[in-house]
Amino acid sequence: MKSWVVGNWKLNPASASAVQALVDDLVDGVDAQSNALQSCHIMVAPSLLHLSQVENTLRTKSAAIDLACQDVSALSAQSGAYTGDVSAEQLQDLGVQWAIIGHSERRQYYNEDNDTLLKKMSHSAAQGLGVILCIGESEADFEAGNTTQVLADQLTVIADFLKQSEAADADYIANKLIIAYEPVWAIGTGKVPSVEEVTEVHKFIRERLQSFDATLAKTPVLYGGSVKPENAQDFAASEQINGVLVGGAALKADSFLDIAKAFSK
Ligand SMILES: O=C[C@H](O)COP(=O)(O)O
Repeated sequence: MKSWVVGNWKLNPASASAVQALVDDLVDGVDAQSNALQSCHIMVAPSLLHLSQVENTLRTKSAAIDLACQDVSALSAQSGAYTGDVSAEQLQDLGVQWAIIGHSERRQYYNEDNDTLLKKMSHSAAQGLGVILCIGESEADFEAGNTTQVLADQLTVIADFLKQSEAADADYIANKLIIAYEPVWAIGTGKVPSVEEVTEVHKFIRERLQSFDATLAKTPVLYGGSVKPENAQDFAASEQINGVLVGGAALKADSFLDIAKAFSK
């Protein structure tokens, strides 16, 4: 299975010129190091405002980088009177291939719950967008030993999605779902769990997924939270870690591609 290295740019960079510099450096780096990156899917998730600019560069300069959005409307899969929202259909029409949903920052700041995420997932699937579902426990839950209970609750979105037979065909289930485990206390902090801890959590996630549908045993499970070039190799060594979701280190092409190379060996 090829690894997945996904860059979540979050609310960065601030200017179109900085976005262009970053995506140009990424395209040039991927092209120059294509042999060293053959075993890795590389994906970037710019700010909504910059998706079109990045899509244009990726389409005209490099087919080797997939494009994701950081959010998608829960209110409609297509169009409607929803000021400020962006639909899965609009994103798919633009050339976006994946949608990150359930990121802890959106759960925290926008109160995204399982009902909301089920709608986002259903709308994405209806338009053929792959879904990267983010799950992860808070520091308080980690300290209290509640990690697996929290993750089990967050994963029920997948079970509910599968029950909606019209949205979950076998091909979609097998090829368009990714889970990203991101312990909230490791995001942006420089703190990381041990590879052994992440490996055990990923085993639990995979067992839960398989209990929903046997096909999901192969669903890629990524790790996210302070991944850097210095620690990427350690995470890449675990067979349970199928890639990473990278924030800060994705904002410089060389550090992001160093992480991708670590997952391409
Ligand atoms: O989506 C990315 C994760 O939130 C990790 O962010 P980070 O690499 O800055 O800790």
